Amino acid sequence: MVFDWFKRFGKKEKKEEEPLLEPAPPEASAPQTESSATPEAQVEPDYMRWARIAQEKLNTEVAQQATADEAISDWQRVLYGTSSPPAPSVPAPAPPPPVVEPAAPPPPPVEEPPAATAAFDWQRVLYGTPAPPAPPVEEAPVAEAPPPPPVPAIEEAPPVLESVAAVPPAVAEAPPAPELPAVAEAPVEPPPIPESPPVAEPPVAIVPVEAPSAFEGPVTAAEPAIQSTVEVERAEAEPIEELPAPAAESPPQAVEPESVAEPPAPVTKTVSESSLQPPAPVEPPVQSEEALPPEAPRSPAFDWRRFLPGYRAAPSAPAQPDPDTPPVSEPVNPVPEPPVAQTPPPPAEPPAAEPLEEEPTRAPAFDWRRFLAGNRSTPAAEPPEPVAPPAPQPQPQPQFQLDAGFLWSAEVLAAQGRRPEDVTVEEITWLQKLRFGLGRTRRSLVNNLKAVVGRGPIGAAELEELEALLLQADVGLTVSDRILSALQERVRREALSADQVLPFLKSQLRRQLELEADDPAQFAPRRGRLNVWLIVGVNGVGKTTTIGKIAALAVRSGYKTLIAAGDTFRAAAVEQLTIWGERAGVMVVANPSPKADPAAVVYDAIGAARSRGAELLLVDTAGRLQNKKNLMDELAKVRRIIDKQAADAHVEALLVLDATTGQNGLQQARVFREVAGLTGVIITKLDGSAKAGITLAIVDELQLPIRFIGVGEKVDDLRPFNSFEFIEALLSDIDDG
Ligand SMILES: Nc1nc2c(ncn2[C@@H]2O[C@H](COP(=O)(O)OP(=O)(O)OP(=O)(O)O)[C@@H](O)[C@H]2O)c(=O)[nH]1
Repeated sequence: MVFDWFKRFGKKEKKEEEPLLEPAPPEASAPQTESSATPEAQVEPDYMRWARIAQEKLNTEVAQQATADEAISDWQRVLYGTSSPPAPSVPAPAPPPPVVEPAAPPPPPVEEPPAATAAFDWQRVLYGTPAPPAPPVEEAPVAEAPPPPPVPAIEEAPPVLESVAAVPPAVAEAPPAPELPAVAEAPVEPPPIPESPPVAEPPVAIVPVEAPSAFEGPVTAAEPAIQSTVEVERAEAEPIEELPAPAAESPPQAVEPESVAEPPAPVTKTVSESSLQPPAPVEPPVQSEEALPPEAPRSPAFDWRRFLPGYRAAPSAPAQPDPDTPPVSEPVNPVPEPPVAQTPPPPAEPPAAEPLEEEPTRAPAFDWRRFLAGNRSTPAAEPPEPVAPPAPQPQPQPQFQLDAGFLWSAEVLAAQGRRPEDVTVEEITWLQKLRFGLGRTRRSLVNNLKAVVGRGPIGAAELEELEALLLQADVGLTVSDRILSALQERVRREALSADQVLPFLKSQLRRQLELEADDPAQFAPRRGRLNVWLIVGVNGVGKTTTIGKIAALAVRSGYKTLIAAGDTFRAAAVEQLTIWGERAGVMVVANPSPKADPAAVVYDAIGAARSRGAELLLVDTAGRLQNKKNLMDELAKVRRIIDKQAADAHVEALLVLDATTGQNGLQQARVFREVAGLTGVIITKLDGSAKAGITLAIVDELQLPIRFIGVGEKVDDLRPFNSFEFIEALLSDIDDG
């Protein structure tokens, strides 16, 4: 759906002196809402109806977009009109309801996921997948099976990837705990993969990008890293944990050392089903009772290996030693007898002496909770709790609520004669942005204005105070005087109530922004022919950014657009512009050679625009101080090239002014007007200024219309200027907090 923002230039709202947003009579006020709390926010009876229709229309629009799998969050499509690749990870949302994508769905049965997925699922295991089919929770040793807190799995995914990349160093840093020799060595063996990069090979700058290969390659590439990570964690955890009481009595087990040293190969395949089980109901697999001597049941230690990627629990019935995972299947035994008192079976093979002594502290030591975000403590004994079912998914909220902000936006549109059926999501969204962006000026202006106006009849003292406030907002002396003279005249004719003064001031302010001679419709780029917009201004006011935003807006509005990178002075400008162009899907004509002649670039760009049938050519120029003659001469040359090469085009020269520079911008404007033949102004950074009143001074002093305003750095933070909306936003009495 294309929304033509430039059509807004076609509407010249000639408002009468009567304010459009007069407060409604008390009996007419609509159902009580937030906005009806104050007299001025009361709405006319049919206005609420208007707002409801608009809300319904917009929410339907949003829902339709969501169901079409083109959610509004798809910024590429919404902002640029381009289609982005289908998002595979977004589950098709249920029927109509909107936006919010459902929370994590119940994990499907896992079957041999690819490496990267395995890594992710491994995390999910720790964060709350359904209970494993294995042993009952009651039988689990209490101290080892705390319930995993409900941590969002997605947020934890990055750490996994990071840890993968950091495995080798982590291994190296693992404290060589004397009691864990085998553990410390084990991880060292597998890492051949990350180590392998040809460090000594030719200076290929991409060499360090070894890590990604672990993800894209076969499963075996990624898993060892994860495996190693776990090993490291284990090594860190072991000395910290304490064994259950019998640990000291337990005869040494040959099992654990082997398991620690077990080769990573089997582990690296995929995340097995068992490994995807949540850790909470930890339980040794019920399996090898027969194979194990009943008198030597191993302590029902938490079998942390189950969480290792690729680890598969041995089948329960026959205790066949799995050649791949010998140590795992042997030792386990969940005999229902008092878990703590049980002792592990005698080692099947003569274990190495050293690790055996440490064995007791190792088996239950792996604290999987360490993987949980923010969990630093390891409570000794927490009662096992069943894994909490996933929290009920929040009901999708409508995109637009009938809150004060929405009502204000709808009211502003309605007051301009818009029909609720025609209102668009973008317009409502922009009005919210605009009001929010002007917050700094508004906060310092509105309350004071209201305080003065609400005091009673407007006299000389009040007029003086009002003038001070307007000057403080950088409205300028001339404009202030003009506005207050009109107010004085009006008050002289008739007594204005406090509620009437503010609307009157609004109408006067709005008038100052509208030039008699200006016809906005003439500014809108013509379709089917070339329009050239030359963008000029001093350094850092936001020219390049503004061009990027306008390009996106133009594409969104259905114009074939091209950009000329005429700022050859600042090298990064071309790069910056290229990025904006890529985002908007707009070609950028640039000359990469340093100190290229900007006039030549513009010449080429005009040719390219013609050959491609572009309708709008945006020309960036280098920032320059207005007192640098050579640079200003260069700009004049660019303008001449445009006039000559695009004589049939509709040309606009737009000065970008930074609102935070206040009255200084006026001096800049005067010089640029002579050199570039200015036809309009774009004001940026209104969001960073408490003096948005400069907008009025600019129009008055330069007699140039404002064409766009910017209230932020993002692509959709710039829109065509609308005096009515601007003043309403500036003097809105809604508090944004
Ligand atoms: N807050 C805010 N920042 C803005 C706005 N417009 C632009 N900026 C920021 O202003 C800074 C300068 O923007 P540029 O586009 O590089 O300015 P420029 O005029 O091209 O700079 P030169 O090429 O040096 O002349 C960037 O950080 C922009 O993100 C705006 O409306 N609001």
